[in-house]
Amino acid sequence: MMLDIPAIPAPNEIIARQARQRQNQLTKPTGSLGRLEDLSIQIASIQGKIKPDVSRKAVVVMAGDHGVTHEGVSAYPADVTPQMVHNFLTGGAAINVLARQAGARVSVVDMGVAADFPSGCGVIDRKIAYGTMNMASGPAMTRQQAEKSLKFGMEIAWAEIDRGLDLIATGDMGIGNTTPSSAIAAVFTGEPVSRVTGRGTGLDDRGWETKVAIIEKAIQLNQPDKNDPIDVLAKVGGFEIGGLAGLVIGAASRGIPVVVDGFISTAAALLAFELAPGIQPYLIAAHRSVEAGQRAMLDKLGIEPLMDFNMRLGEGTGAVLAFHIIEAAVRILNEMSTFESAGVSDRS
Ligand SMILES: Cc1cc2ncn([C@H]3O[C@H](COP(=O)(O)O)[C@@H](O)[C@H]3O)c2cc1C
Ligand SMILES: O=C(O)c1cccnc1
Repeated sequence: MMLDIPAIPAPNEIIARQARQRQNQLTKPTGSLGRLEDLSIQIASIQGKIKPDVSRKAVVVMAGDHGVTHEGVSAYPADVTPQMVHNFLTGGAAINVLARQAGARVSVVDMGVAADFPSGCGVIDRKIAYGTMNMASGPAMTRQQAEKSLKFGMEIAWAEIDRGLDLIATGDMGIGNTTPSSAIAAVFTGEPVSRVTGRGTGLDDRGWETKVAIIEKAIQLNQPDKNDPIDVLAKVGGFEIGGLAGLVIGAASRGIPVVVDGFISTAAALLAFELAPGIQPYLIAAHRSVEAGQRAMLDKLGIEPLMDFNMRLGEGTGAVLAFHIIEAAVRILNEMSTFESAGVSDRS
């Protein structure tokens, strides 16, 4: 299989200028709404509309299991992955609560969970395998599986867009997935593993040391080639991470802004960027994760998170929370009066 990376259109610069002009005519001191103004301009230029619309929102939660959990890299057992998928489908997880509040639909994708789900349960079945292989003893997956995960991700994005969509958020579920995310961060940023590895779901000091050693071993053993992002995904990645990278590329290729959640989603966005740098203007970083390794990846992507909420859950929770801020930004641009229409004096 040869993976086709679609062309990514550039956002509309003329609309960006017009939206900035409009922001400057609204009844407030120039620039006083700060990043809310920048966000509205970003959305306007992506949508090519001076009055953008973000009413149709979705979060795609991609799930996968990880062979590396056998090395003791997570505080929780791998069984939690399928159990949480069930929880997503019955509406009881944090992401369901936040998505209901934000008026966003939740799509749950099995990219490679090590359990079967009953047919008709609502999960979107794109299972590549029953979890990845253990990256501490060989590649996490084959190159073909890596390409498949990216392709599935793009197709999921396009299917979501066909259902009607203005804004998409990335979500992940997979016990152990902060381990491949840290490996991806180390490979692409060149930072030492210890600098980009955190405690995930809550490892103690000894657990953290094990995790760092396992990631170092996996990189040493597999020698991922940072100039070949598919090689990096195959050797030290995960099925849901590849799926989310594909989702980012698929959304950007059809002009849909992508709200990037926390650590795992940022690793997926970086992978997408390495494959298709044109996706960068489509990214909105939702929040600064507690996982320290996210910072180096955000720097590489050139994006700054909207919130710093001390969150470290994943599932798309931070991204869906950021929907409220994005909607606020768009409403300001669309609904505020201008100095002229409201009869307010502009600066002299
Ligand atoms: C109950 C529960 C719900 C979760 N929802 C997201 N995660 C998050 O934690 C996991 C990553 O952390 P680590 O690499 O340390 O395993 C992923 O599943 C991520 O989505 C959860 C974790 C747990 C335990
Ligand atoms: O930031 C995240 O997405 C995250 C951090 C720790 C564990 N799970 C998810």
